[in-house]
Amino acid sequence: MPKVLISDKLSPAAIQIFKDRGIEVDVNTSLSPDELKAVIGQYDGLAIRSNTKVTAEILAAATNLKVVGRAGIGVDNVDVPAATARGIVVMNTPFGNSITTAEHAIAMMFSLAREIPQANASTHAGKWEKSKFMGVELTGKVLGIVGCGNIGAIVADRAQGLRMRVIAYDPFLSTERAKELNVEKVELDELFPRADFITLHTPLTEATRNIIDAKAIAKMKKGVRIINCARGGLIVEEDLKAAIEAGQVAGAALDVFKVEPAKENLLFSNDKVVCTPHLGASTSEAQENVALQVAEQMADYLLTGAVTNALNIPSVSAEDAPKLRPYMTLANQLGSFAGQLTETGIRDVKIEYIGHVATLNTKPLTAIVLEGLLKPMNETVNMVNAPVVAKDRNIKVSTVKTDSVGDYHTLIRVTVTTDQRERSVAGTLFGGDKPRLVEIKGISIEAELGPYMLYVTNQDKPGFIGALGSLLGQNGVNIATFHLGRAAPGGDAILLTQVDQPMDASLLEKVRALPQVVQAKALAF
Ligand SMILES: NC(=O)c1ccc[n+]([C@@H]2O[C@H](COP(=O)([O-])OP(=O)(O)OC[C@H]3O[C@@H](n4cnc5c(N)ncnc54)[C@H](O)[C@@H]3O)[C@@H](O)[C@H]2O)c1
Ligand SMILES: O=C(O)[C@H](O)COP(=O)(O)O
Repeated sequence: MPKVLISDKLSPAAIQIFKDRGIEVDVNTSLSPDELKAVIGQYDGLAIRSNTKVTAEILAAATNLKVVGRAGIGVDNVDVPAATARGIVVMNTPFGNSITTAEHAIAMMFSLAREIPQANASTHAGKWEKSKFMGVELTGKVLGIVGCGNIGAIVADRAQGLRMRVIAYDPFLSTERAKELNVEKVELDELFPRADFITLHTPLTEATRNIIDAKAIAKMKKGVRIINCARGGLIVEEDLKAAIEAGQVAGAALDVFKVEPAKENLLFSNDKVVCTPHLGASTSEAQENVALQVAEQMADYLLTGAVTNALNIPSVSAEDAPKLRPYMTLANQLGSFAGQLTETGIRDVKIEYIGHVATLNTKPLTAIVLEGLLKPMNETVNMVNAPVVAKDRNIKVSTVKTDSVGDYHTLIRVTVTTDQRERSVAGTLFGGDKPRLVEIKGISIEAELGPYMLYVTNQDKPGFIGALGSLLGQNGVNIATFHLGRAAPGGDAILLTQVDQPMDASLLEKVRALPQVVQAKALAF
């Protein structure tokens, strides 16, 4: 039974889902990094929010971990490349808290415009400072959105409802999408001087880190108000403080900080700054959504292999998973067959998807071909890290999809080019779900792969089959299935036989010593 650790505060809905799906679940939201490192080895899954830092060091200790599930959006607290290298899937819930976060950004904008938090504190203190708090209207003002993805788009919609004019900077926003959202797509240098309010909604990446610094602020309209409900690292806090003190920025509303939890910050106690403790996603609706989603996604992956919203592996929907399952077995067998026969450096892998399989989502199949291919060289490879391992080894991977069918209505062919030769192997599904090898090095054959296989290439000459059968029999090895193929009578031939016991090295040597044998190899599947 898989075991999951929940290490951040999640709605209890998640615990129930794991239990209902037969997954053992522990909850511990107060682990220090060292404590997490000490226990993580026991778990197949780790469910988190933004508090748990899933570092390379933690992942190195996570010897059984298969999936990290982020109940939320930002995964900057997870070392995704390190997880990928270890074959661990990282998934998030990209939509579950977007409305809630967009609403928080709008609430922050109102707070800034009317100084509501400051007026609230003053009124509670019995001061009745009616003349101190003079706000600004939002109607007719220009809102500049930096990062117009899921949350930015919702903010744009709500702001238009408030009769604001919305401009957006997002290098990945298409002109069509901008039109659909009714926002004006602009460059950052145009957004800065035009916007009365600027709201940030990008992920924290190397391109967005410190996007709001002294230089950027200098280009802004005097009296601009800045809202950040994305990530603290987007703003250089020292520069913002200086700009507020100089009057260039009229106010800032911050839900996120460079260092969190932010118990101290240079912007605290400045009366032009409104702060919340990373509450963007904190509504009961959003927390229910993300907890349910992450638990379902993690359970699906751990129990069925279905992948949804993963950041480091192609998604396989629950609907597609059963259709792909027999092809996954076939793809893995083809990759593994080629990998076990490969003794020198691989330069190039070509995967052809022909007929029915070409109509499916083949990305996971490519990943699993590579897993099978690379496994003999690297025990820790799996379908998550296989593409990275291939890239690290300078292996060129290409895929070709062809709708038109030949002898088989569906076929996958894997061609591996090494420093010395090119070798291809192809397979199909019989009866829709039974993997069969149907071609090796261009020679037709029809073979089912079992746990122990003997693969022989030989010259097609009389006496070979009898000699091999006798040899295996004399050594107590029972033949389960026997498959032959040849290029032409008397030419190159291949034999693939399933045996009931593993072939030991000395018996393999005896097979190699038979007069017609060119190559003999024991394979395991
Ligand atoms: N405060 C919170 O509690 C809270 C809650 C949810 C999300 N977030 C943060 O909000 C961020 C945005 O969430 P989302 O769901 O809208 O993500 P998203 O991926 O849907 O949108 C992000 C947008 O940023 C754009 N972008 C990327 N690089 C950019 C750049 N250099 N300049 C401008 N735009 C760029 C992308 O093209 C994309 O459209 C998340 O990454 C997360 O860090 C915070
Ligand atoms: O990226 C997110 O989803 C938000 O930052 C929310 O984070 P939280 O789940 O830790 O509140």
